[in-house]
Amino acid sequence: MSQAADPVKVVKQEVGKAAADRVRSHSIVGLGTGSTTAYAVQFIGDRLKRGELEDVVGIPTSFQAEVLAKQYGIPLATLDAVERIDVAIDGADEVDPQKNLIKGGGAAHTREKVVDAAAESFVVVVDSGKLVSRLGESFLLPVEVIPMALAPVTRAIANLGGTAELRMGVKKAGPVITDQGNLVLDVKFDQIADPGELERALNNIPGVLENGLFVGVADIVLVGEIVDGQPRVREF
Ligand SMILES: O=C(CO)[C@H](O)[C@H](O)COP(=O)(O)O
Repeated sequence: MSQAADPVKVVKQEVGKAAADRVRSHSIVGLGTGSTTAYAVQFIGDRLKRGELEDVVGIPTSFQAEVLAKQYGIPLATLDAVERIDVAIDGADEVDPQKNLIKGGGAAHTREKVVDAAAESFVVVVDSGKLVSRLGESFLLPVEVIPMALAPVTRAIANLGGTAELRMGVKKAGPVITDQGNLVLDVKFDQIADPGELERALNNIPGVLENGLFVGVADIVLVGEIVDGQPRVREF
C-alpha cells in the first residue's frame, strides 16, 4: 500500500534544496542544525558528488551538523582555520516580519549564533508554520546556562518577567546537555516587546552563555509551503 508523502517533510526538503542551490564553488559554508538544515547539508553533499560544486568547506554549528557533513562528504574546517564564511544556512523556530528569529530548539543556538553572525550572508530555512507576527508567540525562548549558575540565572530571568523551565532529555534521564556541557532553560515571556533589548539583558546575566534571540542577523529567509497542493519556496 502506498503512503502519501508527509507534507511537512516535503516542504523541509524543498526549502533545504533551495538553500543548497545557492551555494557556490570555492566557498565556505556555515552548516546549521536541525531537521530542515539537514536536507540542505544532504543536497550540498549531493551536488559535490555530482561534480556540480567543488572546493566547498563546511563550518559546523553542532555535533549533529558535523556528523551529517561527514556522512554526506562535505569537508569541514574550524573557525580558526578560515578567514571568512561566505554563506550560512540554518533553521529557526520562529521568524518575525523583521527577520528576527528565535532559535535553539535543538539546543545549538550558541554555536549557531557564532557561525551565522559571522557569515557574509545568513540564509534561514523554515516552513511557513514558523512565521509569527511577534517572537515568543508560539515558542519558548532557549537560554544556555552554565550548570553551577542555574538557580541565580532562573531568579534573574524571573526578575525580567520570564518563567524558566529546565529542558529535559528525551530517551535520556535528566536534563539536556549542550555541546558545550551546559543546561538549557526554556523561558516563557508574556510578550517580547523589544527582542534586541531582551537579547542583551539575558546575555548580561552572569552564568548565561547565550540566548536564542537572533536580532538583525538573518539576511534572507526561505519559506517552504504548500500552495494548491504543491510545495513552493518563497523568499523574504
Ligand atoms: O535552532 C535550531 C537548533 O538549535 C534549529 O535550527 C531550529 O530548532 C529549527 O529546527 P528544525 O528545522 O528541525 O525545525
